[in-house]
Amino acid sequence: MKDNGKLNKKKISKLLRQLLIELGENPDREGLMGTPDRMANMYEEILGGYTMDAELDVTFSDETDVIVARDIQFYSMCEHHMLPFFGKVHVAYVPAGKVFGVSKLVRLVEKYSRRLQIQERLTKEVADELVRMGVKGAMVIAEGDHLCMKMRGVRNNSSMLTIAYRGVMEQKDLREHVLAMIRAPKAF
Ligand SMILES: Nc1nc2c(ncn2[C@@H]2O[C@H](COP(=O)(O)OP(=O)(O)OP(=O)(O)O)[C@@H](O)[C@H]2O)c(=O)[nH]1
Ligand SMILES: [Zn+2]
Repeated sequence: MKDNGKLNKKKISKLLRQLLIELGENPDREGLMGTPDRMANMYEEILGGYTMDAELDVTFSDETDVIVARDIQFYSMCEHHMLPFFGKVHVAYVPAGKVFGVSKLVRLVEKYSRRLQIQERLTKEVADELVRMGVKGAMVIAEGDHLCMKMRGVRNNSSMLTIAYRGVMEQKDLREHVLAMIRAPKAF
């Protein structure tokens, strides 16, 4: 990555072409001809979280007790194998007099998932950013399927659950309240 956070796609494409050769492929055959360029574009998209503008800047005045954005889908890349892990995140917070635009919570999850990650850090980073924005408490729960564990290695179908809670969410009854909200059936 360059200093300005932009990927050098020409260089990445060249390296991917070399990788195809090392893997015993012919990068000039029809199906692979555009693959290095396509992959460079893909990396720009799926690792775009580092440069994402995901400021929690749209706020509204409100006295709500606790807010939960549930079932936010995410796609991330495991930093050990550079294979995808993906699933759902629930983001809950106790506002300090102001609430965030709900789409900004989705952007926040994208900011920390669209990079080389581990699930525990993704979960913590989302919670910590909410704390930096002045909330009274935050709880983030993620469930992810890791392809590095499914299609290679142990080849097991287990999923991974991670949780981070901060501030007033340390209170057990509040956490249980949020978990009940997450488990509640959809209204419609
Ligand atoms: N805690 C945690 N571990 C992860 C995550 N993504 C991948 N891993 C694990 O990272 C570990 C890397 O272990 P290594 O022993 O260095 O790699 P490896 O030889 O390919 O390991 P195996 O996957 O067991 O074949 C593996 O156990 C992965 O399952 C994640 O988000 N969180
Ligand atoms: Zn992995």
